[in-house]
Amino acid sequence: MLLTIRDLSKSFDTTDGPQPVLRGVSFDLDAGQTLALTGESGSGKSTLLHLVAGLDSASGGSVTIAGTDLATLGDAGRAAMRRDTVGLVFQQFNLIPSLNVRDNLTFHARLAGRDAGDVATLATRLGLSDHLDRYPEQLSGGQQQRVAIGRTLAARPRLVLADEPTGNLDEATGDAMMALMRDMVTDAGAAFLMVTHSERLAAMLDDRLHLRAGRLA
Ligand SMILES: Nc1ncnc2c1ncn2[C@@H]1O[C@H](COP(=O)(O)OP(=O)(O)OP(=O)(O)O)[C@@H](O)[C@H]1O
Repeated sequence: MLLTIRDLSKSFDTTDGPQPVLRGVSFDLDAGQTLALTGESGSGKSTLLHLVAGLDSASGGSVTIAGTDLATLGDAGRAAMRRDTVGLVFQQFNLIPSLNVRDNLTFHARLAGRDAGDVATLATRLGLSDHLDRYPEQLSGGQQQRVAIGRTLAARPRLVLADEPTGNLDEATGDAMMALMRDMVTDAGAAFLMVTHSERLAAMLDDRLHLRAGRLA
């Protein structure tokens, strides 16, 4: 199993005391599988994705990726997991402002010691082939989002985590980018976990889980 989540819980300390946000979530995701995570605003979706990415630590339970329990890793180990195994497409694009689109697309692959593959073909599929020499500040929000999707795919991670990855795109472009992500991830035998509010996008993936007030419904 590529990703195993067991009895995962998370509380945040607030002035009213600890507020539970995730309350015992368990599920598995295998290589080649695509899974949408839906739920109302505030149900804990982004919190769950952050725990899986090792960007925050759980209050209880476990996240195991490719056989490694994240709780056994320090900061450096979790960073290495994100560099080598897990790819993120989050709402903050985190593109590198000093690099053009071509170099942003290849940066993560190089960092992970992998060949970024055919960047020209990837750029065409992303609709960015005319923009390879531009810098992030010269792109629209939707174009930046496509670069963020592309640089994650170019690094070919075993697990792709995405939080509303097409939120800045119109419906047709969003659907095309979703199909691209799904197909590239599954062709590579990787797994895809995506948070979305969209029923339409959720329906494009194999399976679907729904969070309600921190529990799987
Ligand atoms: N750092 C934090 N400190 C305190 N509370 C937090 C923190 N991060 C998230 N929360 C709370 O946890 C709950 C779940 O937040 P989360 O962002 O996971 O929800 P979500 O399902 O992703 O929502 P949305 O669809 O609106 O993005 C919310 O009530 C939020 O206020």
